[in-house]
Amino acid sequence: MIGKLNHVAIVVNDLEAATAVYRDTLGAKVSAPVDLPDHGVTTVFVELPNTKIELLLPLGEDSPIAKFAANNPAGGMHHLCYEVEDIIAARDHIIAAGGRVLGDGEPKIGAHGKPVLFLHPKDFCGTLVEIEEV
Ligand SMILES: CC[C@H](C(=O)O)C(=O)SCCNC(=O)CCNC(=O)[C@H](O)C(C)(C)COP(=O)(O)OP(=O)(O)OC[C@H]1O[C@@H](n2cnc3c(N)ncnc32)[C@H](O)[C@@H]1OP(=O)(O)O
Ligand SMILES: [Co+2]
Repeated sequence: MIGKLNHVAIVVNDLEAATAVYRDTLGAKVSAPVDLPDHGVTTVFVELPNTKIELLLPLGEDSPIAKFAANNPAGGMHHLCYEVEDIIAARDHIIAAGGRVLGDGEPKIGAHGKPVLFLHPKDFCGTLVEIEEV
């Protein structure tokens, strides 16, 4: 059911500094920052030949990553995003298999303009998983 690894997300507390690390120290192509107020984040994408790195900064009072950022002053790996062909079928399969979907279970539009859902880290090897319909 899950396909390609779409991105690996890293939460940071200084987006400019993190962007400079990937652009200047690691020589990667980086995007401009994009605010996603509906998701409580500002994102920068690092384009790699086989996947992307999503740098995330908390945005707004109710950011879902605020606590994670506060607990990880130097930054930290936050989630993995896998691609799926049919997010509703994937969601229903995951729920039937006992996995918990976060929020109200309805897909939201993510950073790439595609529907996404998040799965509870405790059900997926301690890893926050995002699925994105491509
Ligand atoms: C969609 C736009 C963009 C895209 O790619 O398109 C994005 O990816 S936006 C990304 C930001 N949005 C989200 O992450 C939405 C889903 N996340 C959440 O709802 C929260 O982050 C949540 C519920 C996973 C954790 O929230 P919070 O840290 O405030 O809650 P708790 O402290 O109660 O955590 C509960 C429990 O989970 C552990 N935890 C928290 N975050 C992670 C994580 N990233 N990976 C693994 N485990 C995590 C936390 O330590 C707690 O465990 P416990 O043993 O109870 O201490
Ligand atoms: Co993501």
